[in-house]
Amino acid sequence: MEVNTKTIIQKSKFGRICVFCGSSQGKKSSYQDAAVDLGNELVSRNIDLVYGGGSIGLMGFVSQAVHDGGRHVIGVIPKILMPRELTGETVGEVRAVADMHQRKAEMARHSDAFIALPGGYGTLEELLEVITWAQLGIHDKPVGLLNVDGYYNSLLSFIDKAVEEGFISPNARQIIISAPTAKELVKKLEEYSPCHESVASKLCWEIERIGYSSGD
Ligand SMILES: C/C(=C\CNc1ncnc2c1ncn2[C@@H]1O[C@H](COP(=O)(O)O)[C@@H](O)[C@H]1O)CO
Repeated sequence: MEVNTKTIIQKSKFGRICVFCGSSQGKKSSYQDAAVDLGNELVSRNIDLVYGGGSIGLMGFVSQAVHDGGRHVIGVIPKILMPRELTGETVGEVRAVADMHQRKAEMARHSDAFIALPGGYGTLEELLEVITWAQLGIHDKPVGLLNVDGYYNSLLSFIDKAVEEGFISPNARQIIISAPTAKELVKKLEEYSPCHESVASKLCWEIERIGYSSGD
């Protein structure tokens, strides 16, 4: 897990990117390599990391690479997952939250973009939620899929099928940006501008959220 110290630091419009990824490391070393590459790419662009906390699986590879590269790492962990035997040691800052729902909201609030590396149910759930939030207009932050060795080809085909069958609009299909390498993906995310029509403006959602929590 080495950061390339010769990397030229490039300017980015993102201060922090949230990475969703497997709590397992996958069977191929290319998944772990991709997690380290993504960490190094964030470092090379001066971008901090927000993630699910802990050191298990790909989460450990990406967070360690960003931390080793001298960027800030924020791990957002539900209290119930805090024991080290569940998530492993966390590098950087740990923010404890009440539950999984609050974790996703906190991860989203603190980030300027989202990237999913290969992962399982948890990763898919987090990815689909931020895509849905983008579709509804809750945020307008770019969402990227790091399609390592074609891992997400079948998900992308399924989404294309949903467009063909009339369940996802062609514009909303554009929310997901995918690329096979971290470098290409972050470049595409930098260039992204939303083209889907949202159900309600970000401002309306913000007002609704404030109204909701003040009534708690
Ligand atoms: C269920 C397992 C381990 C639980 N430990 C976790 N620790 C931290 N974060 C987790 C954990 N499990 C899920 N997450 C979140 O979901 C994503 C990973 O889930 P996946 O199912 O492995 O894809 C990750 O982004 C975290 O935010 C035993 O595997």
